[in-house]
Amino acid sequence: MLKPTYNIQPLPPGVDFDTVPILKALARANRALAELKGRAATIPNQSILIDTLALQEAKASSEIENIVTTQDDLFQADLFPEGPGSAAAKEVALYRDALKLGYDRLRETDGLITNSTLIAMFQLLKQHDGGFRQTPGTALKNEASGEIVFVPPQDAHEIISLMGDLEHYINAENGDGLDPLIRMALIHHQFESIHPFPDGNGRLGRILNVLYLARTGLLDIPVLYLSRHITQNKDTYYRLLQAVRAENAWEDWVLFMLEAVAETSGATLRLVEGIRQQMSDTKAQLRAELPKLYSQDLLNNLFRHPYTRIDYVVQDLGVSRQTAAKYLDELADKGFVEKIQAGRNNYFINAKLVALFLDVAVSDS
Ligand SMILES: Nc1ncnc2c1ncn2[C@@H]1O[C@H](COP(=O)(O)OP(=O)(O)OP(=O)(O)O)[C@@H](O)[C@H]1O
Repeated sequence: MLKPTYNIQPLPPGVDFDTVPILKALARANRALAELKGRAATIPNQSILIDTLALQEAKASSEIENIVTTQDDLFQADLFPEGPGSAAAKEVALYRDALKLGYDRLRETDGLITNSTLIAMFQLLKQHDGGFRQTPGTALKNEASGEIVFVPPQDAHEIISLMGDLEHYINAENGDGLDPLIRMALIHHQFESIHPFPDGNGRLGRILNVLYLARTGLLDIPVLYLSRHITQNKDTYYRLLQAVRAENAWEDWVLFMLEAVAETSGATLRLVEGIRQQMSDTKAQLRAELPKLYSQDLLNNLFRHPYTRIDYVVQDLGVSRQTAAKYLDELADKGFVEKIQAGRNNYFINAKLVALFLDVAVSDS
């Protein structure tokens, strides 16, 4: 039987986090995050932001697992969930659904992040009935050499007990005096060390980060996603996860996560500002060029679904298919959307919005 390579200790670790580098990094990360929170609040319809950014996060997070999809595949899978689509895009869509489920549960439970929520997200992500690992045999290997780098707890009872402690730490009302961003970094590390599920631990641990930010009020809605930063610094991420276990290097780990928050907040701020600006420009243009068509619901539709279709307009506006088709054709004629003819499955792309996602992803890399 595999022998665990790390003796997981309860949080918080007995380490002094009041060091100059951490205090500086905390100030920077908290400032960037507060700016993002403020800007996100200026978007008129918050659910648009949640939907569009969750899909972008799903794409970035799944890339760490080598599930790579193009924006086009992604939006098409979202548009025609019943269609053949690529397997990767479907898995990405499941990640997005798991994230939204976690956020819904957070709101329903007045801010709790429970193990039952984590298990429900796992079941949705992996389309699986199971829960925490029951059988031994899990070990993390170096992708290139195949050598075992880390053996998490093997015993099912120990996993349940460690996850019980973690659930308690996450939801404790009286904090331990640490800044919530430091706690987020500790929680992510602990979750990855326990490695409670047979699969999907990386992705679920990344969702846990944003849920925790929403739980602690650092964000009102889940819009800050660290996955792109983690993919771009994957080797450092793995090395530092491991260095905590080997050398108790908590400070370096926390600094890495704070840097991820500061950097990612900046990129997300640009995206949110871009969306806000585009919505306001499109609104003015629609009112001027297609005043009879303009409605806030139509505008929201074009931004909630960067690729839209007649059915979505029917649903969102409560109009007939014929009217929805006429609206979309007029929008295409005036250049608000690009019409893609695909037989009975015509669809319409908000090309400027899609370009914005690409731009921010590129300038961020
Ligand atoms: N020493 C380590 N080396 C690599 N990953 C580690 C290590 N320790 C913990 N991990 C975590 O394990 C995760 C991978 O676990 P798992 O394969 O269950 O998750 P996944 O979501 O399917 O994968 P991925 O994170 O690659 O998307 C990594 O993302 C990382 O957070």
